[in-house]
Amino acid sequence: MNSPVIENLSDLEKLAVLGHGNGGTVYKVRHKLTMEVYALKITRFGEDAGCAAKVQQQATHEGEILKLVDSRFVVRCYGVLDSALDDGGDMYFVMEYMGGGSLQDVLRTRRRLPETTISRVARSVLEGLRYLHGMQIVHRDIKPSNLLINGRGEVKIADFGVSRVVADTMEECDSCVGTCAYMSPERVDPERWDGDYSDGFAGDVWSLGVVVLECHVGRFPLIPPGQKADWATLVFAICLGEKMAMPESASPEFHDFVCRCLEKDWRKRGTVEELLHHPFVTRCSSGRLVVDNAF
Ligand SMILES: Nc1ncnc2c1ncn2[C@@H]1O[C@H](COP(=O)(O)OP(=O)(O)OP(=O)(O)O)[C@@H](O)[C@H]1O
Repeated sequence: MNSPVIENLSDLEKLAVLGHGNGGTVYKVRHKLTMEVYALKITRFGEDAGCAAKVQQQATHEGEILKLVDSRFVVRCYGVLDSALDDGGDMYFVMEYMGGGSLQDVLRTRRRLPETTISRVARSVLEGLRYLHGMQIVHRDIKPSNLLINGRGEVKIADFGVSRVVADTMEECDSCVGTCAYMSPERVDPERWDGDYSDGFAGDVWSLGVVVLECHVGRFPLIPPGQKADWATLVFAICLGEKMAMPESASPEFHDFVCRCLEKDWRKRGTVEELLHHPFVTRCSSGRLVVDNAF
């Protein structure tokens, strides 16, 4: 689809609520003139002035990055409507509509996915990361709810709320941003794992490793079932835990792929380029993305 410019909220008609996130609500909308369907993400700035400023800064940052991105492995943004910013109001992102929902939705209903499907998910995410990293963008929040599926079963990376352009200066609380369950050891405990020297790209690979393993195991894989996923438990599991919930039925290729992603030392971890050539990824059929019975 060519990139239409959407400048007015009044051009859009709300059709349904697609979901809620930490920052706001996502609606299915239709452009009144073209009848094209989009997802409209509304980020609210909240009552608390300090918090609102932070969310506003994050949303503005998300908008700036989104406008630069044009890849078939990354959810497109067709407009950022920020006219309400002066009033400290909401911010609107007009996004490509991904009718298949998120990978999290798929895992909720199917629990486990076959390796062929996981392999295709991994490949799409790696292609998306190759594109983003090539633009010096670290995503920093790769997780199942940020991997969206369109009507053709294609998986794309979404949500740049906490990503950053590498050249940007890091904020003081930088290592706390994002979803800690999928965070790499060097982000969770930079002192122990030399995180201050990492450019962040390897952190996205770690997160992909957790997602891939979760798709096979059918639950968050770094802590035993039934254990509460509080901060301390997660930090221990991510930074020190030796045992991975590797399923017995996993193929040697899957096993090796996950181990390359979940290497605790970011300097030794697999790179996006290396993993795109990994047998677990190359064995999935070429050309098409994720199109099988799973989605
Ligand atoms: N472009 C889109 N097309 C279709 N559905 C979408 C789209 N973007 C988001 N959604 C749906 O809306 C839900 C909320 O998305 P949102 O990005 O606000 O939060 P999240 O990623 O789920 O959580 P968090 O705020 O913690 O990152 C998603 O889980 C997904 O189901």
